[in-house]
Order: sequence, then structure tokens, then C-alpha cells
Amino acid sequence: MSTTAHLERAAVGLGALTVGTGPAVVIGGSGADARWISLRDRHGEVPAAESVVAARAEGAGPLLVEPSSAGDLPVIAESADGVVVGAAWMRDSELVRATARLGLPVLVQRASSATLEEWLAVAGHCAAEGNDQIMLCESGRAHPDGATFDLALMRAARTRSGRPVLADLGADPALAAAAIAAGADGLLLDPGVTEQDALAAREATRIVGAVTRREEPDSVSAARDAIDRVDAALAVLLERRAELAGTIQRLKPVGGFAGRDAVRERQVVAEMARRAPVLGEARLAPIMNAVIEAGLHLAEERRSAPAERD
Ligand SMILES: C=C(O[C@@H]1C=C(C(=O)O)C=C[C@H]1O)C(=O)O
Repeated sequence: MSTTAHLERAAVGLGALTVGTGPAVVIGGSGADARWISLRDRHGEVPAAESVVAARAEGAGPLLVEPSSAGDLPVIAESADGVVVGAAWMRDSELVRATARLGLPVLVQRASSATLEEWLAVAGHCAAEGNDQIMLCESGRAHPDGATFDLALMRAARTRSGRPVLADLGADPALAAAAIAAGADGLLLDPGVTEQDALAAREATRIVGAVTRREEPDSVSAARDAIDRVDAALAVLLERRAELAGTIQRLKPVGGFAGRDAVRERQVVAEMARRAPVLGEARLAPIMNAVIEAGLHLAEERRSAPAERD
């Protein structure tokens, strides 16, 4: 993606959360960056105000609400941070327009039969009501084994509209990494997803997003948060690298420090410098030396105390 495209991307503010620029977000149940509920699930059996108050009490952070009818809109306007246009009624243009007029950020889910044009037209209806805080959510179709969503369509929506896009994973975090790698600015999970699954989606989002999303933080705390995400990815890779280096120590005729191979180590640094040209070989060499030595120490410790291995 060019820098210009990045800067021109529309971001949507959801309470204190920004969707579209910066880190990818997870909207789901507890453990997510934001939560949502659908008043349709309760079919008017529970008054809208009661449902929203209960959802608020269940956790902090931004809350999005899907109305079950126009009658729910005043309560949503009063107490939600955003509103969901559900896949089941994205073609109800009267309700879509009334929803947009609340002035809250709108998340537009794609009905599984809707084309890209129809989907973008719904965003257009919202914009026509003066609401430009629109996110597009690729929902695909739920089936017993998970969700089928169209990542190519999601990408096209992002490119064509310049708006943030989300992928609806349903209750299964398994495709979180794939969706983020495909360019999703966030993930939607079912409101009732377990905290463990929400955290798994969030972790995948952080790790993959650290590699695929360019961030331009403008404060110390935002930059530290971004560094934390990069370090999360580094930690996973360092651990994996140490395991592989340990395997090699066991396979080589002479392992550990005694079997150190300076030629191979220089190749490792040179290859890394191709991908990290700003750091370059001179700065990478001491970093990799420390990494390699940590791996060798670990391998030697494990060799002398194999019982401690897990
Ligand atoms: C893993 C090996 O053993 C040592 C550790 C290395 C590493 O961590 O990359 C590289 C060369 C060796 O000094 C190897 O020989 O490949």
C-alpha cells in the first residue's frame, strides 16, 4: 500500500478506539477491544434499555448495538457508542437511514447475497444522511463449521470505499490471522464468544498486524503500544528460533558452543540485512550474536538438565 493511500484512509472513532488506522481491533464479547449486542436476538422480549444497561454492566469499553426495529433507536442514541446495521436488514433503506441519522458510528454487515455495489450503496445511504463514520463488515454466511467470508470482496470494499473493513468470524477465532493478513482493520466476533476465543483472536490480530500493518503513532503512549505489538511478534519468533537452534545442536556431530559456525552466522546476518536494510549488517551482527548465544546457552542447559524440559 502506498503511503498516500494509508494517509487518506478514513478512520472511525468508536469511543476511545480508532478503527481503520493504527492497530486492528477486535469487536466481540469480553476480552475484546469493543463489544456489541443485537437486540434482534431477544426479539423484543426484553426492553431495549434493559438489554443495553445489562451489556454496559458486563464490561468496559465501547459498545455497539444492533436495533431490532426503529423503536430501539432512541435508546441506542442515548447509550451506545456505535450501531450495527445487520446483514438481515441492510436492504431496509428506511431503517438504515434512520439508523445513520443517530450520528453514531455505523457498522454495515454485508448480507451473504449482497454484491459489493449493494454493500457500498448502504454506506452511501448513511453518508447521504450526513454520517461519514462508517465501517464495512464482511459477514459471509455462517455454517456449522464456522464462517465463510469473502476476503477478496472485503479487500475490494476497503480499496473502493477507503473505509475501515472488518471480517465477521462468528464464534471461531481460527481465521483471525488470515483476515488480518488480508487487510481487515478489525474482526467481529459473536457477542457470546468465550473470553478465551476473544483473546485468541486478539493475540492473532496483534502478531499478524505487527507484520502487515504500518502504523504512524503520534504520541509516546501510542508508539509504545505499537512497540508492544511488534515485541509480541518478536517474542513468538525468538522462542521458535531458540527451539530450532536447539534441534540443530542435537543433530550436529558437535553441538553447543564447541560447534559454533562463524560462516553460517555471518550468512544469517547478511540474509537478515536484506530485509532490514535500515539496521544493516553492522547493527544486526551484535543483536544476532546475542540471540544465537541465548539459544546455545539454552541448548547446553537443557543437555545438562534434560529432566527439566517440558
Ligand atoms: C544453529 C546452529 O548452531 C549455531 C547457532 C546458530 C544460530 O543460532 O543460527 C548458527 C550457527 C552455529 O553457530 C547451526 O549450526 O546452524
